[in-house]
Amino acid sequence: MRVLVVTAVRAEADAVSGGLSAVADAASERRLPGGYVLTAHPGADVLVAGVGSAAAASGTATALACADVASAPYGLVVSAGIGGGFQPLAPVGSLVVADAIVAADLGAETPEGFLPVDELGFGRTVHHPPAELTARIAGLLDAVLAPVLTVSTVTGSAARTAELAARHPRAAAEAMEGFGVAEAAAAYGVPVAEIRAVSNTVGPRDRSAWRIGQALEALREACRQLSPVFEEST
Ligand SMILES: O=C(O)c1cccc(C(=O)CC[C@H]2O[C@@H](n3cnc4c(=O)[nH]cnc43)[C@H](O)[C@@H]2O)c1
Repeated sequence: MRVLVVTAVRAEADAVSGGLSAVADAASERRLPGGYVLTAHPGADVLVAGVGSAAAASGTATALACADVASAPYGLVVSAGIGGGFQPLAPVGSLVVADAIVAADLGAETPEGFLPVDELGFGRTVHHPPAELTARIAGLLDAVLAPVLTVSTVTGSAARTAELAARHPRAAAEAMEGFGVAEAAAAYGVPVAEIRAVSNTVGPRDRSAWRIGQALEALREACRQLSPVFEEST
């Protein structure tokens, strides 16, 4: 079955497509309902869904619904893009494969601290990708295998960094879409994975230190290495 790779923006989708096309260049682009752009490669389709968890969930669900209607369901959904790396676990330019996809700010603030929605008695805040697959992908890419946090606001202070690290001591990266992609995949009963190429460190905001080009190149190279794995599951 095919793989659906969900990105936030066109630059990420182009990096993913560039990696997949390095071994097979027969790509074709079409628009889904809602205007989402989907590019087909052998073994994998690449979607641009927008920035943030809500956009990611909406775009992913649209692609999964279209695939179901066409009786061509996906076997795996991958949230892929750039992200912030927690130091020293994930330096700029490195890759992180999620062993847990965590909604880090979905909950309630209380005088005693943050309470995730599952502790409030509803919803969930963690999705677990298939362990064997993620270990294999991380090994292949020489990536850090660790939780990736989904946040609504890019972390930009030492205090927020410390708070997130205290709540999620194993987290290696944060981004803004993984949990939304995972929620949509779960609704359709499809396994999910998340891969982040680190463009910046999580910490006090320093826009001049972002290395988006370097991260996109790492993402492209990761997808080149993964394309046989994606094609395997076709
Ligand atoms: O602060 C800025 O000036 C700025 C400049 C360019 C892009 C941004 C973003 O917020 C991009 C968000 C986009 O990229 C992912 N991303 C990358 N690094 C992080 C991060 O440290 N924390 C959260 N998300 C990050 C995210 O998944 C979005 O798709 C800001």
